Amino acid sequence: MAADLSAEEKATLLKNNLQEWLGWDVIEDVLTKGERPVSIYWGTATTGRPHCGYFVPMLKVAEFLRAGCHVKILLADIHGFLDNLKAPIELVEFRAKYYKYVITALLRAVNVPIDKLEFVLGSSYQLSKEYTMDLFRLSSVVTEHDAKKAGAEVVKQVENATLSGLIYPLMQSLDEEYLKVDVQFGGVDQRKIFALAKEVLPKIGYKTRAHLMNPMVPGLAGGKMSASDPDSKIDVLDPPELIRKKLKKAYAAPKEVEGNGVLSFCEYVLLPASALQEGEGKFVVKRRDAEPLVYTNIKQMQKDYREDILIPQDLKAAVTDALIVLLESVQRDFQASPEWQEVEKKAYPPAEPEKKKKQKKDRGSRYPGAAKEVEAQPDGSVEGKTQAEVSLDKDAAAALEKLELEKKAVEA
Ligand SMILES: N[C@@H](Cc1ccc(O)cc1)C(=O)O
Repeated sequence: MAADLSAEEKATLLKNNLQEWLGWDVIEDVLTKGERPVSIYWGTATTGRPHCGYFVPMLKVAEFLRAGCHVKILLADIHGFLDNLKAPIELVEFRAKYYKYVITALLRAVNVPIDKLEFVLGSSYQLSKEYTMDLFRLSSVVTEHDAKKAGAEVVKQVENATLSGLIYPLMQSLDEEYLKVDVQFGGVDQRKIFALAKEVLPKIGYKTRAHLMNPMVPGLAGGKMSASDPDSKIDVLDPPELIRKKLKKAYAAPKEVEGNGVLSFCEYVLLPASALQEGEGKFVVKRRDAEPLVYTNIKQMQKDYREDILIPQDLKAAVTDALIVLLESVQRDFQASPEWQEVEKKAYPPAEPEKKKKQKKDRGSRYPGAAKEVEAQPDGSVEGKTQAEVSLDKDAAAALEKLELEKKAVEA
C-alpha cells in the first residue's frame, strides 16, 4: 500500500492532524532519498489504565504505518516508575504488559496491520551499562533548571519534588538515540522535553531527531478530564451501558465547536479510522425525523454543528454507537485472552478489599488517630492526596502483597 505513495503523499499523511513539527528536514531527507523507511517512536509511561483517548495517538500511528514508516512503541515502564514513585517496579511492568494488550487491540479495532509495529519495553535497554553512562553524561551537560523546565507539563508537579522528575526528561531524550529512530512523536504537552532532546543530544555526540506533535484533544466524556470523577474517562473495557451513561454527560454545548470533545473524537478518531477502511472517511449521523447526515470531513461537521443542523443529541448518539462498536472489538479480544485477563488483575488489582481490611484493623487499633488516617474526603482524596494517588497507593500495596505471596508460593 505504502509502496505506491510518493514522497510527497507520505509527507502529507505524516503531517495530517498534527499541531506542530520540529526538524522536518530530518524526515524530508529520508523521504527524498527513499532508501529506507522513516522510523518513528511513540512512548507511553505505563501508569493508569489506558482509556479511549489512546485512540488518538493510535490513529496517528496508523497513518505512520500507512505512509510506510517503521513504528516503535515504547512501553516506558521506568518512566512510569519515575513519575509514580509509590508504584513498585513489578507493578509498572505488569502495566506495561497490559498496555501492550490494549494498544494491540485498539489498532486491531481500526483494522491496522501491525506487522511493521515493534513494541519495546523501556527497562529492556535503559538499565544497560551504556545507557546508564550516557544518562550520567547527559546529567553533566543539562542544568537542573533546564531539566525541571523540560518536565513541567509532563512530570507530576508536587511539593518537595524528588530527583526522579529531573531524570525523566533526560531519559526521554536519550531514548531517541537508543531506539535508533529519525522521529519522536507525542502530544504537544511533550514539546519542552522534545526541545531539550534537540538541544542536548548533540552535546554528547548524538544527532538531533525530528519531532511530530499531536494537539491535546479534549476528553470524550465530561468537561475536563478529572481523576476524582471516574465518569470523565471512558475505559476501553467499559460495558456499553456505562459508555452510554458517560457519553450522556459529555460536554457538547449546542453550536459550540471549541473544546467539544465529542466533535474532536470524530475529527481525530472516527473519521481517520473510517478513512483507513474505505479510502475516504465517512461518518453517518442518523436523525429522528430527517434524512441521515453523511460526513466525509470535519470541516463540514463543524459547519453544520455551528449552524445547529447537526445537534448535540444526534451527534452524541452516533458517536456512542460508533464507540461501542470499536470497543466491542477490543473487549472481544480481552474475553478471548486468559493471559490478558490475568495481566489485568495483576496490573490493576481491585482496591476495595484492601480498604476494608485496613479499616477493620484500624478499628481495633490502640491508637485513636489511626482510624482517621484512612478516612477519605467526599472527592476521594485522603490527607491531601488525590483519589487517583490514593488508589494508586492501594493498587501498589495490593499488588506488592500479591507478588510477595506469589514469590513465597514459588519458593515453597
Ligand atoms: N512522556 C511520555 C512518556 C514517554 C516516556 C519515555 C519516552 O522516551 C517517550 C515518552 C508521557 O507523557 O506519557
